[in-house]
Parts: sequence; C-alpha cells; structure tokens
Amino acid sequence: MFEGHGVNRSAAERRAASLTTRRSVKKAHQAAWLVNAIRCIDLTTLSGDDTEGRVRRLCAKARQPLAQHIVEALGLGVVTVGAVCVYPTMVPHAARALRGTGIPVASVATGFPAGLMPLHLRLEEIRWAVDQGADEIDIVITREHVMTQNWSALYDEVAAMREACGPAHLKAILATGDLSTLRNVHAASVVAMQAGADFIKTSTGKEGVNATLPVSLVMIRALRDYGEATGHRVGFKPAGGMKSAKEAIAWQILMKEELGRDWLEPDLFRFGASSMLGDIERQLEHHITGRYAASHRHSPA
Ligand SMILES: O=C[C@H](O)COP(=O)(O)O
Repeated sequence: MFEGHGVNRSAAERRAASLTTRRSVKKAHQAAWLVNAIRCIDLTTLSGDDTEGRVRRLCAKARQPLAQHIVEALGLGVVTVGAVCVYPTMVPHAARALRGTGIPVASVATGFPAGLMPLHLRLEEIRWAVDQGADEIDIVITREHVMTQNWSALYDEVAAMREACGPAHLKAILATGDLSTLRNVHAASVVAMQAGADFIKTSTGKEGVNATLPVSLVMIRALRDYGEATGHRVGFKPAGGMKSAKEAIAWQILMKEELGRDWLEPDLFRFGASSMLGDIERQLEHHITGRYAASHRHSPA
C-alpha cells in the first residue's frame, strides 16, 4: 500500500503553512476552538521526578481545567481534558484520582521513549499498565525497523503490542523526528495502522524535533487514505513541544480542513502536551476580560 509512495516535503510545508496562516479563526469563534482544544488534550507529565503528588495535582487540573470564573463567563457545562498521560508506575495514582470521572488514563509503555528493550519486556510493560488501570497505551516503535525499511518487523511488533493492550486503546508513537524522511513517516504511519493502531502519534516529546505541521499533514493524509481504503477510522495525536493557544488552533484547522469535523472530537484527536493548557487558559481569560491575568492565577499544567 505504501511502496513507492513519494512525499514532497516543500509541498507539504506550503500546504501546512497556507492552511494555518490564511484561514484565521474569527475572534468570536476563538474561545470555542480553545475550549475544544482542552477537550482534546492528553494532559501529560513524563518526567523522571514525577511523584504521586504531582500526578494527583495534574488529575485535579484534568477534572477542572479552567478556573470557575472562566467556565461561568463562557456559560460552559462540564469541561474536562481528553485524558491524563503518565509513566506506568504513575498509572495507579492517576486511576485512583480519576475514578468516576470518565477521564481515561493513558500510559506510555514499551520502554518509552527509546523503546530499546527486549520485546517480551515491552509487552509485559503494556500488560502491567493495563492491569493497573490504563485505558490507553502510548507505545513507541523501533525506529531501526523504519530506517532499515523492515516493514514486516514493524508490523509484527505493533500487532503484538496491539494484542497485549487487550481492551485498552493503542496509540503508536512514530517519533517522526528520528525517521529522517517524510516518506518514512508515511510508510510507518500506514504499517502502524495496518497492525491495528487506534491512533498514530507524532512524537514522544523527547526527540530533537517533535510535532510539526508538515509532518502532521503527511500522517493525516496517510490516515485519510487508509480510512478511504479500509473504512477504518484511526485517530491522530500530535505531541511534543506544543505550548501555545495559537498552535492549538492551527492544528485544529489542519484536522478540520483535511479530515472534517469528526476529527475535532477526543475519540479521534488528541494533543499530547504538558504545558499548552496554561496559555489556553490565559487567552480565554483575555477573551473574557480584555486583559491577561497575573500568571500565578493559572496553575501550571
Ligand atoms: O505525549 C506528550 C508529550 O510527551 C508532551 O510533550 P511536551 O512536554 O513537550 O508537551
């Protein structure tokens, strides 16, 4: 399906730039786009110094991502984020803190972020995280399989991970910043989807280059073609390095223009971000009051 598929980098860059700069979102609609971005955030902490306390605070933010006065001023009902994303040993803390909220717990696994662990240990890590209460598993692929064009090895690996997930959703992180070419990104996207990925995700947040719009465009075109050929709807998760409300809007425009409104819902679209919510909250405050609040009023997320 992907053999011989060329990807034109400058065309992808031009299309991504024109989509997101030409189509500005009307001011009145901006707040709605920003609130929708919150619904799609996988609120993330993936640090070596994560603790139960930090995860519990993050979960509190996930349950109520916006200050009450913003919720009231915008006349919103209940707004929560799309999921909370943590390391495996933090899953029990997140599962406990989110019980009864309907907010899924996502766990990275498979030797995140490099993935250079024996396969049976990576599969065991998945099973362990699911057992601890993870609803979604963000796996990393073996980049070497892509660099050596060993597509059957990549397929087998992701298919085994899909099976290990059981009822949990699998998000396949391609680590696009490591994959050298857009052609590789396209091929890896297709193989991950063929092997059963529920989402394809750009990055771990730890590569030198993380989510970019041109790479996202290549992945969502692969996703669109795959959907048209198979009838199978796969989700998309850009992740890593996205910090601003402006980026939250740019990616949503890309999704809407390329895939349609269904891909603006959390079942098919997520932002992987540890620090984008703060700026979104700031911009919503500005939308309501015409000024920015002192930064201490918004807890960092
Ligand atoms: O999957 C999510 C990413 O790890 C978050 O990356 P970030 O800390 O750059 O937002």
